[in-house]
Formats: sequence, C-alpha cells, structure tokens
Amino acid sequence: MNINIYLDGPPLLSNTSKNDSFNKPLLPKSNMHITCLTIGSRGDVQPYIALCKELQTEGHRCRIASHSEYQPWVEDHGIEFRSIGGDPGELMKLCVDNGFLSYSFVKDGSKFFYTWFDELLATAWEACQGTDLLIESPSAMVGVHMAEKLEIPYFRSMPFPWTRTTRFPHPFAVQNYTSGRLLYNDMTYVMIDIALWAGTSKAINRFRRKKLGLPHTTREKLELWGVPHIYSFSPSVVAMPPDWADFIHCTGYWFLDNPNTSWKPSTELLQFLGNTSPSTQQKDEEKKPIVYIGFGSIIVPDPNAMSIVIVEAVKQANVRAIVCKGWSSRRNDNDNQQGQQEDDDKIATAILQGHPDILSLDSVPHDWLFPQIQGVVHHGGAGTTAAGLRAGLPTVIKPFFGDQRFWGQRIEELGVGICIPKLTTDKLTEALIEITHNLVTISKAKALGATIQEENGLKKAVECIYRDIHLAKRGKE
Ligand SMILES: O=c1ccn([C@@H]2O[C@H](COP(=O)(O)OP(=O)(O)O[C@H]3O[C@H](CO)[C@@H](O)[C@H](O)[C@H]3O)[C@@H](O)[C@H]2O)c(=O)[nH]1
Ligand SMILES: CC(C)[C@@H](C)/C=C/[C@@H](C)[C@H]1CC[C@H]2C3=CC=C4C[C@@H](O)CC[C@]4(C)[C@H]3CC[C@]12C
Repeated sequence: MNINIYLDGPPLLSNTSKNDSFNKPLLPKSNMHITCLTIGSRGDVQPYIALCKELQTEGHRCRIASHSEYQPWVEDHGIEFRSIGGDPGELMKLCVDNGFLSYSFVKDGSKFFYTWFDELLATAWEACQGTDLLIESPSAMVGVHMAEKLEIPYFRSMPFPWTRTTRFPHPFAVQNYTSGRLLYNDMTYVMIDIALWAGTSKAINRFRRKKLGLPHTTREKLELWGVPHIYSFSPSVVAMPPDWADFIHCTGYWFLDNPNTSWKPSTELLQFLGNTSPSTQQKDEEKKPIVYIGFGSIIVPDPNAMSIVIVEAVKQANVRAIVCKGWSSRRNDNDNQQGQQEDDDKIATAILQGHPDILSLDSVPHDWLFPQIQGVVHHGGAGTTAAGLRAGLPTVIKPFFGDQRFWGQRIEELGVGICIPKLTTDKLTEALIEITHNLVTISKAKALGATIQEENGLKKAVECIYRDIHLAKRGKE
C-alpha cells in the first residue's frame, strides 16, 4: 500500500506496509509545544508524565490533557494540564463489572458514554489549541480529527499493543491463547476497531461537520493513513511482530521514578522491611520472603472476601506481605451505597491488619519498594507488570479486564510467573509458594530484570518522535 494515498485522515488502526525512505533520526528545527491526550486510570497517565519530563529536558514544552483529578499530580511534575472531563472511577467500574466490550458493557456504557463523548470531543479540541504535536492513547479515540484540522503531526502511544498483527490477538480479546490462530488474532483488531467506530462515528462526524468544518469520514477512509505509533512496553517482554510497519515502534518502558514527589516511607514500613536498626534484623536464613500484593486502580466488587483470601494464602504460604488496598478506597457509587462502602473499607482494613505478617497500605511507590522484596501479586496493569519485571521479581497476575490477561499470559510464556484467572485461597497459596521458592522462575525473572534495566524506553521514544515526525504530519494535500 502506498502510504501517501489517503483520503480524509489517519486510521484508527494501521497495517500499512514497510516504508524505508527514512532511517535517520531528524532533529526538529525548533522547540515544540507537545500535547499528550489520554483517558483512563493512573497507568494511562503516568507513562506520559515520564515522556513529557524527557521531552522537556530536550527543550520542548509539554501538556497533558486528561481527567481533572490528575491535574495536581501532573502539575507537580512541572507539566501543563488541561481537563477533558469524564470520571476514571466510572470508566473503571464499567470495565470491571461488565467485562470488556461485552453486551452488558455496551448497554451500561452507553448510558454515560454518549453524554460524555460529546464533552470529550469539545474539551479535547480546546485542549489541543496552540500545540505543535499531538500524542494520543488510542482509547481516547478523538485526537486524530483534531490533528487533521490543526494540520499538526499526530502519534499514537499505548502501554500495550493496539496495532494489527497475526502474532497475538488484541490484548482486549485474549482467550486461552494457543499459537497458530493467525486469522483470529488479526480479526480481533478489526472487530474492536469496528465496534469503537460504530459507537462513536455519529458524534465524530457531527463534530467534524459542525465544529471542525471537515468532511464526513468513514472507518475505511481513516484506515489509509499510516499513523506512527510509539508503544511504551519492552521488546524483551513482547517481541515486535514482523508484520508491523516500521513506523510502529516499541521503545521499552517509560518509567517514572519517584512518582509522588512528597512521599516518604513511614517508620512502620521501614520496620516491616527490616531495614531500620541492624540489631532487630532477622538472620537471613530465618527471613520469610516478602511479597507485594496490590490491584492498582481496579475497583474490586467484594473487597472483604478478597482480603480474607489474601490473609489465608499469606499464612499458608508462610510469606510476609505488603498489601496495597487501593482497590477498596476508590469506589464512587451513588450516595446511599456510600456508607456501606465505607464500612466495607474498614472491614477490609481490619481483616488485613489483624495479621502480624501483613502490612496494609493505601499505596507505595513501586520503584522504591520492589527492589527490596522477593515477589509481586497484582492485576496485570501494564505499568505494574513493568515495575515488577524491572526489579527482577517473579510475578503472579490475577487479571480483571482489558489487557491484563495478555500480560498474565506473557509472564507465563516468559517463565517468570503465574497467571491465576480466579483468586482462591488455594490458587494464591500455590502461586505464592511457586514465586518465592522455584529457583528457575526466580533466576529467569532476575535475568529479565537485568535486560529491562539496560533499556532506555524514554530516550528511544524521543528518537522515534524525531524520526517519524514528518510521517506523522498529514495535512490536506
Ligand atoms: O501503589 C502504587 C500503585 C501503582 N504504582 C505505579 O503506578 C503505575 C500504574 O500502572 P498500571 O498498572 O499500568 O496502571 P493501572 O491504572 O492500575 O492499570 C490500568 O491502566 C493500564 C494501562 O493502560 C492497563 O494496562 C490496566 O489494565 C488498567 O487497569 C505503575 O507504574 C505502578 O508501578 C505505584 O508505584 N504504586
Ligand atoms: C458503545 C460504547 C459504549 C463504546 C463505543 C465505547 C467504549 C468506551 C467506553 C471504551 C472504549 C475503549 C475503552 C478503554 C480503553 C482502554 C482503557 C485503558 C484502561 O487502563 C482503563 C480503561 C480504558 C480507558 C477503557 C475505558 C472504556 C473505553 C474508553
């Protein structure tokens, strides 16, 4: 396919064939103003903070456009912020309660999505004003039209693959994957693309006509534009599929160290880790392994039941655990359920705190904690998976929705951990014993950690932006 042929703009997904007319990184003539547009939870924003900081050290000015609750955090890192409305808690609840892109997801999602989507289009348009380059997560779905109107370069980026390949299915459509399902893998990308376009095309075309003064577009027309992608995962965790065009990059992870600049470890945490006073430290051979257990931004339906499973498994596996119960403290249903949820929170905390080998916290910077412990159990968020693997830790993943099962399979295939689709006491106990005692898993995880530490995803991402910026700009010709 000739990438110079396109009609009304870039594609939702692209599988344009190789183009080798550009190989050298090109430096931009002057400093740019760059906007990153993203929706979702912490893991959808944090990599952009890291990228913006890197770009700012290069002399560019950066802005993040996302939900308003991230404003103080983003600004604290010296990055401009614009709000695009929407509530990440609501999105998260929709995903966990219904499973991804299921019938009930579409039914429940439509209720709030259609009002919010018009607001997203309007606020995203405002947020892109005065910028020279737009980088967008495909989940935000609107930036491509803004870039077309503004005639500015447009990149897509994501912490997990979202570009057509026969190598693996779209991470939202992972089944009990066996290799050789080339057609299924390829089709999943097309199906998701079709579903998202079906849900958004009416509002998008209305917005294009009324606000942007652009012609009507279709999924087919959009597919003709080869949008450069910069994926922020490690090629040692997901190898670059050979059927990706050479403007689809996989840069290595975008780590943000010291994410909460004012955070300090509590004495309780230091004591639990045994690194306060040397006299109180146990002898090495008496030490029980310490694991981290946390489910990130996931809003768990029954936090009390989950806490009981965790306490039992920690006891039976004879480990110590730092449990981050961020999952129960973030729910935001309607008012009459609020009291019940606060009670649930207290019960969940009490269950966890009743055991001397468990320390319960709301959250803790993984970049600080992980190098000091022996294993991790989490939901398989792309960023949390990255943090555990960088520290060389064997990993247990309990996936809830979206790309998490994909990461669960990857860590199993790499031999660095276990994926447990259902969290039961027996399964978790078994998995905890495995990750803290199986020497093969432990050494494979260590070796992968060393490889990831050698990578510099941020530097690579900046190089890719410079290299492909001329391809990313596709105004009307
Ligand atoms: O107590 C905490 C919690 C998180 N983190 C860090 O915060 C980031 C969170 O990233 P991630 O696991 O990707 O984010 P979540 O928001 O929990 O996950 C959502 O976003 C991800 C990126 O789109 C998806 O992969 C997941 O499926 C989705 O649930 C990572 O760097 C973690 O190391 C901490 O340092 N301390
Ligand atoms: C018919 C409607 C309901 C269809 C078109 C709309 C679906 C929306 C609600 C879906 C499409 C893609 C989804 C989406 C993609 C990726 C992520 C990253 C994850 O970390 C948090 C959830 C988040 C942000 C979800 C939220 C819900 C989204 C935005």
